[in-house]
Amino acid sequence: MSRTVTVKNVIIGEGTPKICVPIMGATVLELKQEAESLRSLSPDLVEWRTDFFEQVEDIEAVKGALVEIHSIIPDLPLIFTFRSAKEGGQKQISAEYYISLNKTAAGSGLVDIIDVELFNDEAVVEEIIAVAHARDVFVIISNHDFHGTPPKEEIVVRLRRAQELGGDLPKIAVMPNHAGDVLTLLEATYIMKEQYADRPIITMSMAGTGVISRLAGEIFGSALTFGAAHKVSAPGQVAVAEMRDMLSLLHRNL
Ligand SMILES: O=C1C[C@@](O)(C(=O)O)C[C@@H](O)[C@@H]1O
Repeated sequence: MSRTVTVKNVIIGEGTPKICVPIMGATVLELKQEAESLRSLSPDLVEWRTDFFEQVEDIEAVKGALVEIHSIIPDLPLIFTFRSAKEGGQKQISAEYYISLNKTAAGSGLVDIIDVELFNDEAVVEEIIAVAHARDVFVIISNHDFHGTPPKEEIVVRLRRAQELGGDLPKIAVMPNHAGDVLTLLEATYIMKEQYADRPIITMSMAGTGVISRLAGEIFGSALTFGAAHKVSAPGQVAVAEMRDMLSLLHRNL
């Protein structure tokens, strides 16, 4: 595994954390408008949160929307994400459809990274990773806890499991119930950086209390951060321009 992941000239895992902006349109028209409007923000990457798309259960409509999005932002690396309801997303779909959705995205030639949730059957995760890697598509293996923050040992176990499964970018997002939980997330991130840094990881503590974790990735070891254009896809996301300023302030002083 490489310590960096390079997508369309964006080097994740080197220098300041890269800024990813989610698009969450319910229709193709909304998605096109969002894609148009984020071009002026110049994010490093864009994430399509397909669970917000009202036709997500129609594979042809998903393919059509991908073509439209790609035609507006062909130069920006695109992450394809279906976030399940159990991990804070909008919908729940069958395992079979989850596999075919992700395989279709990976095979489309229009996405650079797909997000696969760790807490699926291992066979499901492995099948999707194999298809993605065969098509030179990178894989985020993600986990979300919208209610609390597990102990640091458990956070490390989940990120290591994502590494073992062959994820290119292990990711975890947790909810703090107090500032100590933010320290737990940062400490787990730092343990990964010090002891298991064979590839970039992505971590965040959500909501207002956790904002610091979205900014301090370069110090503690998180390579990518999610910023908001107009709407947030998770609590605690900061506007892209402010985020960029903060990331460069921290970078300049390192
Ligand atoms: O997994 C993540 C991280 C996230 O939940 C956040 O907290 O910024 C936002 C989601 O859109 C993305 O898929």
